[in-house]
Amino acid sequence: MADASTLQSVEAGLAALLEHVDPVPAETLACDAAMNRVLADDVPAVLDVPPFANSAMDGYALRRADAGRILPVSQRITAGVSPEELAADSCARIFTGGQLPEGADAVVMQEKVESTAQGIRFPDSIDLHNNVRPRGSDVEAGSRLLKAGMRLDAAALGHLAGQGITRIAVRQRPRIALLSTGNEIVEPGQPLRAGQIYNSNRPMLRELLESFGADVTQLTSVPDDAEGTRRHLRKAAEHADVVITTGGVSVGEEDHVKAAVESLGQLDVWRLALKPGKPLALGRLPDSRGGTAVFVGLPGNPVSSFVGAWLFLRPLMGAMLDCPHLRELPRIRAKADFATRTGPRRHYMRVSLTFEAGGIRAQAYPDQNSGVLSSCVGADALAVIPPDASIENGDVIDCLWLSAN
Ligand SMILES: Nc1nc2c(c(=O)[nH]1)N[C@H]1C(S)=C(S)[C@@H](COP(=O)(O)OP(=O)(O)OC[C@H]3O[C@@H](n4cnc5c(N)ncnc54)[C@H](O)[C@@H]3O)O[C@H]1N2
Ligand code: MOO
Repeated sequence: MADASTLQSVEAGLAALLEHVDPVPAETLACDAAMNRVLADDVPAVLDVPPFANSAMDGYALRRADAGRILPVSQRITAGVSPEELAADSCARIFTGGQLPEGADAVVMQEKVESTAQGIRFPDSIDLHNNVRPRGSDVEAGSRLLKAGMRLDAAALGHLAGQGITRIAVRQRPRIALLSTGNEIVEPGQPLRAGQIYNSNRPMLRELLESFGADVTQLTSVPDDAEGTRRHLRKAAEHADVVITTGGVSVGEEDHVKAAVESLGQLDVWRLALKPGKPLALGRLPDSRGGTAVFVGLPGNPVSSFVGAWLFLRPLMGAMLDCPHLRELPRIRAKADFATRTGPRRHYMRVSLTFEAGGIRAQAYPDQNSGVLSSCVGADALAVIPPDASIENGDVIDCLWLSAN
């Protein structure tokens, strides 16, 4: 039996997984279809934003040197029109977004002026560029608008539109084959016979993977037999960048995944010093064209699959998409609202976080066994509890923040 000293660390397992991974190629998409996609290249700004100096308020544009005077209104500037140069000894009625006329260098909001029979009376003191949004104050043409490796969010799509950009180069989504092993596993919608359970890993992992930027293109059920396991793995590697299995990686005679990977390709890592998820397996599977698919064998227990997905599949997608944000989970410190002792493996406890005036507190679901998926529902973080540790209520613990984005 493997004792903890012979198990590899999570860090070593992850390093081995990422060692042979290259970023996937880019594709060009309509911006409308690019939400959450990862930018393949830096995007340079082609325009100044705003493209012309304009007013931040509804009010009056003037020469600041005319502060304290009463000035007649010589023109009316609505948003979208090109104004004339501001005539001497006059002001211009201007609306928010209206282009500042040549000659004007300040805008006073309408609430701060007085309308008289002779014209508009301005306050005595007006700051230079008061309420003026200078050309290029948001974005300067030629600067970097967005950085390669960022995941496009709503604001970034707005920023692209502000440049008139309609198409953008993003990373293709890594193609994933998700294989569920286990004779006992049936799909929701099918009748459940004695000894069977529904497949909870499949929808959970599919959603997690898609949220990490992947495209889950194959969903396959694999029976517990050696030849069937090999056949399905071989087929999955033909069409996928990553082949993921659940179950069948432990030590029982019905666990065929590890042997199948060893015979078809290469098993780089098996068994890690983490709880849950010890029998996790990592390797590579060849395809018939001389390429290789990455292999990740997650343990069947749903909690082990959940934790394995966050610790290994998310950084894997980060490497394939060349996206630093996905490569590392943010860490947050919290006070434990529980007490626990760990054995020889590092424990990743599922916790929910509350943000209080006194600090952040972490509550753990009372049953942290690897078959108890209730412990993952609504979990905000994985509390990282070192091996052979004793945690008391109120101790500060390190957490990987799952709901940070
Ligand atoms: N003698 C030993 N037995 C076990 C060891 C060990 O070291 N020695 N390790 C245990 C640990 S830790 C884990 S984790 C599990 C992992 O085993 P497998 O990856 O081979 O998973 P299975 O045996 O196929 O399944 C485990 C458990 O999970 C249920 N399961 C599987 N797939 C799904 C699914 N898609 N949806 C819902 N539930 C699923 C399955 O029915 C089992 O109950 O091995 C321990 N045993
Ligand atoms: O390491 Mo296995 O995932 O619980 O209990």
